[in-house]
Amino acid sequence: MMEQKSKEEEKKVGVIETWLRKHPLPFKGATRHPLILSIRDGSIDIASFKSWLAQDYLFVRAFVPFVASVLIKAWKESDESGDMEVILGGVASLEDEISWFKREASKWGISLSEVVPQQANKKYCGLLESLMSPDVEYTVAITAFWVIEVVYQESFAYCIGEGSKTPQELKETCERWGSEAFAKYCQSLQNIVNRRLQKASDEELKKAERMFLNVLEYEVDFWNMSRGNV
Ligand SMILES: Cc1ncc(CO)c(N)n1
Repeated sequence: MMEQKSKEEEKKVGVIETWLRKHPLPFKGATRHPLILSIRDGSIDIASFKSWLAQDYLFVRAFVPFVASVLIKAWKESDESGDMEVILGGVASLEDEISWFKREASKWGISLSEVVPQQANKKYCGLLESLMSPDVEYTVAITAFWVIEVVYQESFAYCIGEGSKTPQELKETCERWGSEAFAKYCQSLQNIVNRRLQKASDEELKKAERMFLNVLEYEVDFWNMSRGNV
């Protein structure tokens, strides 16, 4: 009886959960970055926030075609028609996100047309572009997609969680990615990734795990851009 139960539980543990257990520090590095900690404890300097906002606007513009490319891969390669709706929902919400960035930037007096992408941003957008290639498998691309989203979800949810002292004027930003709705969306992506990885070849699994760690590094570099901006 006991043995049966533990086998049953084992089946439910997805590959992503095993990665998170295997690589806790890289994940923590990306989701508990000093910039995020400084938002949460209220010590953030606003120049850093503004720098992040401006750079992230450029990132999100590059993210749109990347998500569209994942949609194409899902249409061609997915074994489940439901994947498309999840990804399409992601594409659709990016329209609202871009409008939000424009409003938020004008609130902070940032002229988005004058923002110059920094090195880490260019590098990250380069990674997105490389993932748009038809040679990159759906499983690897959707893994990257999930990591990119979940880092923001985990980071910003922490800024509005129990005991946070996030300044009022930053709360709306944190809500964007820290909300229950965004968490649910990330969970839907995670379910897709787990399903794909369960069926993946060893080689594809390795590629996806490397991509997971790769994206975490790019996320840390992205946060780092704004940290030194005092
Ligand atoms: C750098 C970065 N990573 C993830 C997200 C989440 O969409 C974002 N907006 N920017």
